[in-house]
Order: sequence, then structure tokens, then C-alpha cells
Amino acid sequence: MAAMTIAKLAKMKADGEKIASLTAYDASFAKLFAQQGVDFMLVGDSLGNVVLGESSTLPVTVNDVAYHTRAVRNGAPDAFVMADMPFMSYATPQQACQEAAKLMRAGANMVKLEGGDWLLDTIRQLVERSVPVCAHLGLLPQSVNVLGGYKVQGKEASAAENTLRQALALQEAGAQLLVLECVPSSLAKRITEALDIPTIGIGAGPDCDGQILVMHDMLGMNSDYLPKFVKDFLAEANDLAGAVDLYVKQVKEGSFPGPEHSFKG
Ligand SMILES: Nc1nc(=O)c2c([nH]1)NC[C@@H]1CN(c3ccc(C(=O)N[C@@H](CCC(=O)O)C(=O)O)cc3)CN21
Ligand SMILES: CC(C)C(=O)C(=O)O
Ligand SMILES: [Mg+2]
Repeated sequence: MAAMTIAKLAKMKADGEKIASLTAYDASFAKLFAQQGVDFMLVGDSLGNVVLGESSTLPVTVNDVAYHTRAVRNGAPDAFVMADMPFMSYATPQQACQEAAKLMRAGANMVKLEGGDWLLDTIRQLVERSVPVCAHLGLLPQSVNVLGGYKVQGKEASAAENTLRQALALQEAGAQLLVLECVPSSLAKRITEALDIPTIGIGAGPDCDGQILVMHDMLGMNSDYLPKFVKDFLAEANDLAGAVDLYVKQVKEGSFPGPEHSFKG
């Protein structure tokens, strides 16, 4: 298959074709996901939870993400690979540029950073230096100690307006994708309609331009906690390839996520 690009993801939004994405951490799964038509992969700092067994993403380092990014790249040479910038690796624009370079050298096509207004200058500097950026709003797992838990964000009208405003500012600063995590479906829909860049939802309802899940969650391997947005696709399939195929199919046809995987309000 021809290599996926940011331009093709943008065209998918324009054409109304849903984007199906999964996290990936190693070469073998990256190869399977590419074969099953996953549009892009994220080397998430969720590797802290699902690979390292930590209870949050905070202990994850840039070297950890770079190591797994290299593995994913080796397994899927033509895939579009996004890498998470871990906690406190982008505290200043200069630090962000230096640390992003390590992820790009490891094979990433784009980096993802959690946050809004405080990141605008950082995003401008990354983009000016040829590092494509995905922004991330809503529930920010790296801020769990401030948020006091993994809770739905943007429920109050003022918080929803603030999130929409920040989404527009992130796009203006040069972000080319936006992940929306754990926000009411109605807010994700408004943001998706307001933005030119694709939105990728996780717990953000069916109206985002695409969806992402942690691969272990969609294979029924998350036993510690079960967020509402998770669906076990392996339970309805015969094997790993079938589970990934079903996920891609249900995202593309718009049957996943359903109301039972989404937050109202
Ligand atoms: N395996 C795994 N999957 C993930 O999606 C994930 C990680 N790890 N690690 C980093 C963060 C943590 N995430 C989480 C964790 C828990 C909830 C959760 O339980 N949310 C409640 C919301 C309750 C409410 O506010 O109403 C839920 O019921 O879904 C959500 C996201 C998402 N990320
Ligand atoms: C859940 C996704 C969006 C993520 O950031 C991760 O896997 O780390
Ligand atoms: Mg992450």
C-alpha cells in the first residue's frame, strides 16, 4: 500500500471518510495493523501502562517512546507513525525541539503533545523546524495529578467554549491533527465542524473525523480498569487479524463508537 501522509488524512476528512487508528508499540503488531488497513499508528505514552505496568504515563521517557517508535517503524515501513512526547519532555519550546528530534530520528512522522494555550509557541517552533504536530485536548493523562483522576472534560458550558477556543488556536499555531479524549460527543462534534484539520476521538463520540484506541484495550487485555469508550473486538472475532479488521470496518462505517461508548452532554 502507498504510504499514508498528513495530506491524505486531511483529504479523508474533506471526503467524509473516517480515519481508523490504533496505538502500536512493537514491529509485529505494527505489521499486522498496516496489513489490516489501520490508517495511522500512535506510539502512545500509554506504553507506561500497557508495556511497563506503571499506573500512569508519567514515568515514561523520551528514550522509552523512541525505542518503541523504532520497533513500529521497522515493522511497518510505509505506515504513518505518530509518537507521543512524554511528560515534561516539552516544558519549553527549545526542549520540545530537542526531544522531538529523538522521536523523529527513531522513525516518527509526527509528534503529539498534550495541552492548549500554553503550547502555542512550542507548536509554532516545532512546525517551523519541520516537525509535524498533533495536539491533544480534553482529558490529558499527563495532567492526572492536577485533574485528580481520569474524568470526562468539557462538560460545563464554559469549559466546552474554552476547549473549542483552544482547538482553533492550536490549529492556527500549526497543529495538523487533534486528538480529543473523553469529552461529550456534542462538544467533539462542534470542534470537528469548526476545524479544518482532522479530529481523532477516544471517548469523544461518533462525530470525530477518526477514532483511536489503545491496542490492548480493543483486544480485551485491559483488566485494571475499563473506560466506557473501550470495546473488545477480539471477543467478536476469530483471531487478531479479524479483530483489527472488525475495528477498522466499524470505524469506517460509523458503527463504532456507539452511544454506549460515548459521553452525553
Ligand atoms: N490501557 C490504557 N488505555 C487508555 O485509554 C489509556 C491508558 N491505558 N493510559 C493512559 C490513559 C488513561 N486513560 C483513561 C483511563 C481511565 C478512564 C476512565 O475510566 N474514564 C471514566 C470516566 C468517568 C467519568 O468521568 O464519567 C470512564 O468511565 O470511561 C479514561 C481514560 C486513557 N489512556
Ligand atoms: C490514548 C491515546 C490518544 C494516547 O495518547 C496514548 O495511547 O498514549
Ligand atoms: Mg498518550
